[in-house]
Amino acid sequence: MPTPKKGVLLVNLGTPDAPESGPVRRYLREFLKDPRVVDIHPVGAWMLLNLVILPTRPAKSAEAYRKVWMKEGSPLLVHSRALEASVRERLRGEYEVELGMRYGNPSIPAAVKALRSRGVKEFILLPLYPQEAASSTSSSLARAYEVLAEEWDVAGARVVPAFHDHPGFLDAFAEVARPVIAEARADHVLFSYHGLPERHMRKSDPSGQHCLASKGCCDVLTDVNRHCYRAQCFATTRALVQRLGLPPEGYTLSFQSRLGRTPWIKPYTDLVLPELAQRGVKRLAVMCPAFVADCLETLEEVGLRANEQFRECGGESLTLVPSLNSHPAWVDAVVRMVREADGAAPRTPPAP
Ligand SMILES: C=CC1=C(C)c2cc3[nH]c(cc4nc(cc5[nH]c(cc1n2)c(C)c5CCC(=O)O)C(CCC(=O)O)=C4C)c(C)c3C=C
Ligand SMILES: [Fe+2]
Ligand SMILES: [Fe+2]
Repeated sequence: MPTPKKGVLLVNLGTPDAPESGPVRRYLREFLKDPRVVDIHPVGAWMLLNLVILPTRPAKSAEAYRKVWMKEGSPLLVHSRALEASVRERLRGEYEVELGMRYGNPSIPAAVKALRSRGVKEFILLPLYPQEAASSTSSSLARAYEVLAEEWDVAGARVVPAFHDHPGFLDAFAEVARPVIAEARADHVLFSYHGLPERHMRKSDPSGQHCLASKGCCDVLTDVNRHCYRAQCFATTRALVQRLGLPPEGYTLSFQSRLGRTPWIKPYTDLVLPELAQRGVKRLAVMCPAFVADCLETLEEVGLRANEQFRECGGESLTLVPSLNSHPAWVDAVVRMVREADGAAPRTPPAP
């Protein structure tokens, strides 16, 4: 009997099929009905989605998507496909590789079906989120487990852990950023991460005593808060600052992409930008290390909207540092993380 094959499932968040209201509505409906994303009472969630968000947001978001759409499709999908192709090439003969999106296409069920049809019986799941959150990592893993468990021949699954401190991820981001920051002659670097509702942070701290309990609770990563999204963002920033040789006054961390009126984790990117301009920062470089592929949130929210806001406040320029996309150093890191999770390579120690 042939040995069962191993398969790598790369999972990212997902994106609409087209930058038009209909496809964006379908995507937002699937995304925002996920109880790990909108975690309020089901009746309230239904009303919020159907009476507040879906009547207006699809058209507005579609307009934003159109500004960054590529001729091959949505940037998130185009870059994720390019990563998939490069990783597949590198792992040929060792692992089968497929991309599955948590929402939209290519779906996780389609990716699992494709892998199973090629004889895969053991899965390595790689959620493409450096820092872990229930709304991204857990939601993607839960969907993958659910799909894997549908068949009667139960498949094995290993998970590549969150890689916020993985030297391969950090080295790759620093390698991408260095020439961009130099060329922009940036006098300050902003590390802007996707935000989360504060409520999610508190819920993901079972002790109830750590997350957001004190001002500096995310400043160090310890055994108590090692799964805290905000603390992991701080840790990624420290490691990148060290690699880029930035002085303490040469960088700031903030959180973007908030939705709704409840408090999200702070500081907010759109409030930090005017403060930086007021402090005399002229040429700002922005890195978004919560995203491994350029998408609406990097290209439109930062590359276009934050750019305009910063210049209106007196800044000279805002340069978005591209994401990792399918950069060769990132492909190397993904290959390494897969082999480490599978026990086929020694585990790389986390960044100091
Ligand atoms: C980095 C990981 C992400 C987390 C955590 C996350 C949480 C989260 N997001 C929303 C609401 C929206 N996010 C949207 C887009 C979007 N979000 C991520 C990543 C994370 N989200 C990505 C990669 C993207 C880009 C998708 C693309 O097509 O390019 C959107 C859709 C766009 C829009 O209408 O603004 C929404 C809505 C919430 C509420 C949340 C946690 C509670
Ligand atoms: Fe999001
Ligand atoms: Fe925390």
